[in-house]
Parts: sequence; structure tokens; C-alpha cells
Amino acid sequence: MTKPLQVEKLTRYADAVRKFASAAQNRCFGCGAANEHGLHLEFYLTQELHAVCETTVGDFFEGPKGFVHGGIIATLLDETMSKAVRAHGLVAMTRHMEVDYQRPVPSSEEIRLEGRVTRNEGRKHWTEALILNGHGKVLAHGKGLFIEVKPAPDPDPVKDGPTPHG
Ligand SMILES: CCCCCCCC(=O)SCCNC(=O)CCNC(=O)[C@H](O)C(C)(C)COP(=O)(O)OP(=O)(O)OC[C@H]1O[C@@H](n2cnc3c(N)ncnc32)[C@H](O)[C@@H]1OP(=O)(O)O
Repeated sequence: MTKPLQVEKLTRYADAVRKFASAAQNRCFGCGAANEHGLHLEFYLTQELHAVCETTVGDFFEGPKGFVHGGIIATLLDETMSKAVRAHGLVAMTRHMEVDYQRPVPSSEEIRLEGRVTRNEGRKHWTEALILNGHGKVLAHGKGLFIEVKPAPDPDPVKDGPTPHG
């Protein structure tokens, strides 16, 4: 089992992490500012290019009462792994992923997402991600295989950054 990263409150590590860039028109359900129904996840990168996010998922995404729906848990892990891949300058899509639902993930409480790339082989990039509660306990663990794809043309690279997705 992967150990959580030794990065505590992001505010304490303001110099060590930088915010992940995201274009204003990004409609991604996970991280897009332009999607009013989305999760609005804001990611930071550690110096090792691991993706980290602290967030609270609202009760409108519940499955069991008080806990996040399993599909949303998979989304959180997928998005976190995707950001870890993107942190290496790669544009890739999820080809395969698996989720180990270890403990229920509470809604309306702060949780922490951590993701990283574990192996690369040509276009193939293997990843993993964790969801942790406020005490650092691992609640869910995901593993993924991402395959590089050609990036979509950017409508306005000067104004909006490197990819519409961020
Ligand atoms: C653009 C950034 C958006 C980021 C959004 C956040 C992440 C997401 O949610 S993406 C949305 C969900 N994902 C999708 O919809 C993807 C749908 N799938 C696809 O479009 C395609 O399968 C795609 C593009 C990922 C890969 O297709 P393709 O280029 O044909 O690759 P394919 O030949 O199937 O596989 C590539 C390699 O992976 C290997 N491979 C495929 N599956 C597996 C597996 N489960 N385990 C191990 N290896 C595998 C293949 O054998 C192949 O190996 P090699 O190159 O050595 O022969």
C-alpha cells in the first residue's frame, strides 16, 4: 500500500507547491471552472510533480447517507491521476482504472486527493491515487493506465493556456 505523501496543509507549503493551471472555459466535470455542475477540484503540484487537492464534496453527490457516491469516488481518483500525468506535460486519457474502496468517503467534510505517475512505457503511463480523510487515513485507492493522445487544437493558446482541459 502506498504511503500518503508527506505534504501537510497546502498553506504551510506555499513555496513548495504551485497551482495547476486551468483555462477559464474548461468544462471538465472534475476540474472545470466553467461547469456549474462540476466538482471544481483545484490541484496543486508538489516538487516531485505529484498532484494534490484538498476539497469537500457536497451532499448532492451522496450515495449512502453522509457518504460520497462510489461513482464520484472513482471520478475523484481518475481526475487526480489524470492531473499527475498532465503534470509531466503529457496529454493522455484513461484506458483502464481500478478502485479499492477501503472506507466510506464522507460528504461535506474536507478530504485530500493525491496522485502520481508510477511507471512509463512509450505512450503508456501507469498511475495511482489516494483519497484521505482529515486525519490522513486512506479511504480509497486507485490505479490507472493512461494512454497519450494527440491534444485537441487550442482555440486561443495565448489567452487560455496550453490545453482547454488544463
Ligand atoms: C485530453 C485529456 C482529458 C483528461 C480527462 C480526465 C481523464 C478521463 O476521464 S478521460 C475519459 C475516459 N477515458 C476515455 O474515454 C478513453 C476511451 N478510450 C480510448 O479512446 C482509447 O482506448 C485510448 C485513446 C485511451 C487508447 O486507444 P489506442 O491509442 O487505440 O490505444 P490501444 O492500442 O488500445 O492501447 C495502447 C497500448 O496500451 C495497451 N493496453 C491497453 N489496455 C491495457 C490494459 N488494460 N493493461 C495493459 N496494457 C493495456 C495496449 O496493449 C497497447 O500497448 P502497445 O502500444 O504496447 O501495443
